[in-house]
Amino acid sequence: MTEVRNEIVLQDIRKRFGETIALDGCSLTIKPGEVHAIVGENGSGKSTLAKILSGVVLPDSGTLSVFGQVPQTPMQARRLGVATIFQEVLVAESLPVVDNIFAGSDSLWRRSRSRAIARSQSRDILQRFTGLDIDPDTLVRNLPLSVRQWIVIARALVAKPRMLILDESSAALDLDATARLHAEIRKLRDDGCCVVIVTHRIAELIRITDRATVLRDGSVVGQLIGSEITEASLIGLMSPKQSNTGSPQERFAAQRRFGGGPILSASAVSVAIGAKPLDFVMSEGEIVGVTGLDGQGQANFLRVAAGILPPFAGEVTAGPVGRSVRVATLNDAVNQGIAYVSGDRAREGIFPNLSVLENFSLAHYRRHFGEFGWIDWKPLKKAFAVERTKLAIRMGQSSNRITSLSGGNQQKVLIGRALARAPRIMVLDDPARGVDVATKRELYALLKDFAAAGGAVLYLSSEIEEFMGFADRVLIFRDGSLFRTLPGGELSEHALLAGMFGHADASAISFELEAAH
Ligand SMILES: Nc1ncnc2c1ncn2[C@@H]1O[C@H](COP(=O)(O)OP(=O)(O)OP(=O)(O)O)[C@@H](O)[C@H]1O
Repeated sequence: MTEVRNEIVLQDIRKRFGETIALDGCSLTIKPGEVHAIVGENGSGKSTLAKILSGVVLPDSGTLSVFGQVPQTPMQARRLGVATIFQEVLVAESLPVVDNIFAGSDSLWRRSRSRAIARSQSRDILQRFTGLDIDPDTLVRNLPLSVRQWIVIARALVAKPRMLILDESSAALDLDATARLHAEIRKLRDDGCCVVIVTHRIAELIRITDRATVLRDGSVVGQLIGSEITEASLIGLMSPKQSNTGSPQERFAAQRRFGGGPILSASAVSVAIGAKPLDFVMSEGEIVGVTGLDGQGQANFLRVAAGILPPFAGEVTAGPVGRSVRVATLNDAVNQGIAYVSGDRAREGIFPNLSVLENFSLAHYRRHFGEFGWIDWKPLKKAFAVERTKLAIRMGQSSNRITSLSGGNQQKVLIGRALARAPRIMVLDDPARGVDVATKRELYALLKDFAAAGGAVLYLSSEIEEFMGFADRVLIFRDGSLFRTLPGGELSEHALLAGMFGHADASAISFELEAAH
């Protein structure tokens, strides 16, 4: 009995949404003092499980015990000590930092704490997490995604939870920040907290997890402990059909050839005030990776390359030598066949009130106006069917709202939307955020094919493992400027890290990546 009061036990939990079975007889025990990962392909039921544990969604059947009680509402779950950091970065944009961090604290607690204390605590906690001195009265809408993510994490941690659930919570964080998050998680675990992590970042998960439960089609198909948790064993359980294909590095190790003419150029471009101007030429057939610690100018560089943001200085041109055209606006970019995909889907991607098909079709409407200005849905539906199969998008009716899809599947719709425009240049800002590992591999393969057919890819990621065997070279940004370019043959975790931290000579320094377990 005492054990049950310390643990979380789910037995034969079932949950349906209309025709979709999200959880299909799921049984699981979560113990105190452990970091427990829930892994599975997009749409396998992980977020639904997290929502049931948080009292946000009620199961259709089965039994649930959270420290010996059954939460029926988010408030009840919070009172039991459950804090959840959901996949979407949920902040009130028009409120200041301090209100966002202390939102949801119960009224008794709120009264016992003065605003001055709350402000000073907000400042301290964000300083610890981000290394930045952030005024607690700053409106959240003025802060970048990574800081918003820390605000959500801070909100969960100030509640001193007995169970902390992180659903893709590191997806917006860079490598350095993720290590800081892991340090916080280890502290909680050592204090006896139950920590549940849902993530598709496998390399990261292996470093922090004590136990991993694998879901497939809403049921538990296996559990791994300690050193059993490896990429191969996780993938083997998640999607057995993928298991013998090796790691992305092995699978894509084969050298590719490229050598077409220039397709996208930047000349004397500055992407931030005071940044060193950079020159850059990307050729047909090339895949160029872009990375850096958070906020070093790399995301702006992508936006400039995609015509979304004008550069502070210099210009971007697309097309072959002698016939290149300036890319100064989004319209120029579209006309030059540049497609942009953002991993920040809530801000830059999806329209939550529209259906899956409408979200997919947005970029294509112009081409499919019928004789009387009606939209001709037939070719759009056909194009969607092609991308849906290619990207294995898991969903119900295409007329359902996009928000009824799991996070990873929403992201796939955005990638499909860009691919269906048959672009010549793909500019992708962390496109695989929240996408499962099997689909990530498919995405790399698709982009390789796209490049082999003469396209060019500019690919930003903070998950440096993604570049190995995939990118032909990687641009590393620091302090708003291009710091270093690493050729494909020199790519290693060590060299990338060294560049990200501002060391030109990787051999001169050593890095301790977090030790596993
Ligand atoms: N509110 C909802 N309405 C309709 N269907 C839903 C709803 N919530 C979840 N689903 C469906 O239930 C299934 C499981 O979704 P869930 O979000 O739990 O998956 P997941 O494993 O977390 O996926 P991801 O890795 O992409 O985040 C999916 O097919 C999803 O479309």
